[in-house]
Amino acid sequence: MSLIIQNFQVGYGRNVIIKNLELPAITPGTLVALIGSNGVGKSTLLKSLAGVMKFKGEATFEQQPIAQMSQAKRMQHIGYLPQTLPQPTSLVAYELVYSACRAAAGVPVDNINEAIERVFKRLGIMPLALKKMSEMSGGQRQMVGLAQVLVRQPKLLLLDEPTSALDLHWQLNVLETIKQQTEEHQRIAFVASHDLNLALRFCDQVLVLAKGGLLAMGAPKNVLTPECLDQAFGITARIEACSKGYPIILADSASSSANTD
Ligand SMILES: Nc1ncnc2c1ncn2[C@@H]1O[C@H](COP(=O)(O)OP(=O)(O)OP(=O)(O)O)[C@@H](O)[C@H]1O
Repeated sequence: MSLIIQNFQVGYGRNVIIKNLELPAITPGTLVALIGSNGVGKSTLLKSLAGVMKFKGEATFEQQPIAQMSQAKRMQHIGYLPQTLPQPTSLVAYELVYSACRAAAGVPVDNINEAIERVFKRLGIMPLALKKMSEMSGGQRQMVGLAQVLVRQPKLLLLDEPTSALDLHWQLNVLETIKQQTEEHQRIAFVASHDLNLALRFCDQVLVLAKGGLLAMGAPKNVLTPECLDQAFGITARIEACSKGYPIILADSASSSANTD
């Protein structure tokens, strides 16, 4: 059930974004925070693992190369939430999530209503079920997008900034849901985020990308050092433990070594 990434390379034409990425095997039940500065390739990595973008090297999930999976198999096993919010169409939330179930064929037709109700209740968005997407706020559409992914119960979750449009209540709600689903159902989840403290509080592993590829990967307390944060983001920062024991990053200032072009 592990995810194996070895000798992995991806880019756009001649512009190689991630070179020779070698990760330790990622085992079921692991929530990975994917962090790094703007443009380092977080979305590119998630798109490649979702099978929507070609890559070189090995990316194998449950002993099957992702690049060789049929679209049906990918839809069944891999849940990808892109960075862009669902479109504000005239469909209501229920219809959108229903069509996601039908497209993936992972949920038997007789169980679709039950599956949709379960995910809407878990995410706390029952009041949105019959609301048109065009009449929702950005945050509400983001929650429906997440419901579209979670309803299929994929074993590998690839979530690109799933809380970017959400207020604090919904941010916590989403991370708690992802954490619970990852642990209870032994899934693997990647969550790309710029909210380092939110990601760190819930993640088991943190994968830090820098220009060209991997900067570090491991348990948050091992990986997130002031040096690593300076290299990754060009910031002077402290990592302190809060009264509940979570690591908290306090960014004091922008340093001169930003990892940008
Ligand atoms: N469709 C594309 N064609 C060509 N280059 C692209 C394309 N999409 C992204 N890029 C480039 O690939 C690099 C990585 O982009 P990506 O969106 O993966 O970064 P990111 O880490 O997700 O950034 P952000 O935090 O800003 O969302 C950037 O330099 C970007 O300019």
